[in-house]
Amino acid sequence: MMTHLRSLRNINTKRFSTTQIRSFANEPPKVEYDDKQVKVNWESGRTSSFHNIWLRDHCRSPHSFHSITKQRLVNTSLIPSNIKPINIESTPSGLSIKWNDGTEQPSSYPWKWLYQSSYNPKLVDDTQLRKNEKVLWDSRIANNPPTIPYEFVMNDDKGVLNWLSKIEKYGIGFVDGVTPTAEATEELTSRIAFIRETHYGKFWDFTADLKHGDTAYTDIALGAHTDTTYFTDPIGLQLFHLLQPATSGGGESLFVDGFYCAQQLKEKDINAFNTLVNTPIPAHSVGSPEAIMLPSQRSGYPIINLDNLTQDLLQIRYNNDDRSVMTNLQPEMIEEFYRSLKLWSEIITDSANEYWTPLSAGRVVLFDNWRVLHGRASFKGKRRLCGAYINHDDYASRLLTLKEKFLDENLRNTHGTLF
Ligand SMILES: C[N+](C)(C)CCCC[C@H](N)C(=O)O
Ligand SMILES: O=C(O)CCC(=O)C(=O)O
Repeated sequence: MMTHLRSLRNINTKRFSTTQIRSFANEPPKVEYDDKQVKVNWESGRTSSFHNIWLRDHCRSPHSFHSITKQRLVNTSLIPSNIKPINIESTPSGLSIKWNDGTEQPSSYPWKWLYQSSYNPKLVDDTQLRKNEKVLWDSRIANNPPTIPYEFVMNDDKGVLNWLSKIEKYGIGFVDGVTPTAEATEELTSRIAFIRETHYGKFWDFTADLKHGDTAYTDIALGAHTDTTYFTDPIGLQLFHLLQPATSGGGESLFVDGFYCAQQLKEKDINAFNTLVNTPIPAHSVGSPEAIMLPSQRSGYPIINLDNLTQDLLQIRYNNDDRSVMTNLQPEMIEEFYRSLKLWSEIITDSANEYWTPLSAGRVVLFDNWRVLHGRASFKGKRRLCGAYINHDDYASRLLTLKEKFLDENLRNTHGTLF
């Protein structure tokens, strides 16, 4: 079994146990209210306080919330600032409030929803909506790379769930036994989500012919990088199928776990880590006359990007070749930036962190371009690679919907009512 190095942290969120829901039906919580807020005294002895205006704004009744589209119908800006209950009732199914704002019907709040929505205090960690436990890896992943059979993915949505769960956990997943054609590869890609078309086209099938003004379309070596650092929203998943290995040798593929490398940098040199978290990097793709790709924030985005709320690793954006002229570094930061960049480069090019593998016809790789860096060795002769990009949100949505479909409520790690 592959050596599991370490999880970022055990981020299996505290799941809401359904047993607590049933007990509400038997003995609804006691509630109190005043001109400003409602207080719910849960059976566990904990209490939650909700501002009246927050409750009116989040009313779940049909007059204020569309039960199918999950969209708000109430016009928040018209809720009077002195909104307060005229009457409040703690019923077996939930909390019912009649407001002083002239709304005919009361507002209703199912107990499970109210508990999961508690913000004062927070009772459920809903920040991990799209995340499950992540397992960091290094070169030892070669002992047992996450792999799944082609037929399972093609013929069963559980196979797609299994594949995307590997992407969520490891950031990378292989499919073996794939029919070695571009058509079959494109069909496999569509099992995940629709393809993200870019200035390189939709489903790409390329050789070293400089068809596009990018060194990917040459035979030179490419160091570990993530793609599309020049996009405001870098592509999410990247799929490769090497239909024709280089006829005169070389062209092996490289993968590196950028999250593990970022963690190593943080442990090794917190100042360098913080520099790469706080320094925006400009990038461009301007090698073809038909495209001038620049990020909307021209100063660019940092190499290491963290979740604003949890400070968890969210996205690695690193491509040394595509980095533009840096005119926005404070002069006193220049040397610190290059020092930090060098440390980062030493870690991602440490052979202990590199997973080199010779892709081949029939073996498809899918990886999270927001986490896993990729590269390739130089090669000689003819080499043909096909593949595609998928938006990160479309991948995450496909995974969430498959979890909803197949996983027990307590295993989904989603908080489906928090829309
Ligand atoms: C994958 N495909 C060959 C279509 C495009 C490769 C783009 C490479 C570019 N330097 C970047 O890092 O985004
Ligand atoms: O040719 C390859 O194996 C990968 C090329 C590459 O790095 C890219 O397309 O971003």
